[in-house]
Amino acid sequence: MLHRPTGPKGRLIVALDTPRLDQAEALAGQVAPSAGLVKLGLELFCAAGPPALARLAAHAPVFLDLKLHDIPNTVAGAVGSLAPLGASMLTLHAGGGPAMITAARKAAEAAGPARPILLAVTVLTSMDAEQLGAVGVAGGPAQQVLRLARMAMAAGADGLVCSPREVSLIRDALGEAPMLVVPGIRPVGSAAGDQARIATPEDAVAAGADWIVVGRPITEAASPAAAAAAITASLGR
Ligand SMILES: O=c1ccn([C@@H]2O[C@H](COP(=O)(O)O)[C@@H](O)[C@H]2O)c(=O)[nH]1
Repeated sequence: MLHRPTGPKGRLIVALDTPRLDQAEALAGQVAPSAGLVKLGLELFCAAGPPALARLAAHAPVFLDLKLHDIPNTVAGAVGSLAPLGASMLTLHAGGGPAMITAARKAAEAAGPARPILLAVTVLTSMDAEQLGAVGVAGGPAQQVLRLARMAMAAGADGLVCSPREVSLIRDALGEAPMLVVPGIRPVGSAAGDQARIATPEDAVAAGADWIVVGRPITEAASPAAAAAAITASLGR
């Protein structure tokens, strides 16, 4: 089981969002010297399936970001199927509720000590107050993130996915216990694209992020290797 970032590759997770496994492997090879993990998400997993995990794991530990969200029995079954694949981290939506998260934790523990860390996704970083309001959540992202963060940790999550805007709020409320994995990262000058709640790598880590997740600012750069190296260097290790 992977814990806090300690190695020379720092706190960077590179999101390999492509449907092509050959491209993802090439990118993984380029960024691996500067990345603690690579992220295998829905796009690639839907296209290439479980074999993608072993292929990427040859380059770096893998964060399997499938954001599971279903009834407890179904999520527990999915975690049971995924846990032996060897991912270091696995996501599920906090919005699935405490029973779903507890069932996922039990299923992960049944896989033994090498189980993946379970991260609960609070409010997607693409959502602003207006988007949240449209799904019936009033009060804005910060309030909802904190509500879900407390619930998810009490239900058995090992950590949380949140935007950089909520990191210090969660640290103030829950301390150092939750591993915080933070997408919505944009180096100065990068396009936000569909991300709504963003900050720079430096600001996210200064606020208390354990890991930052960066996709397009690296994968669409002229040199992904150089872009990843620059981010890791900017964080001081
Ligand atoms: O709230 C969330 C949860 C997950 N993600 C994932 O992170 C990366 C971000 O990619 P960028 O290209 O840097 O925007 C992507 O794979 C998402 O699925 C997130 O952005 N927000």
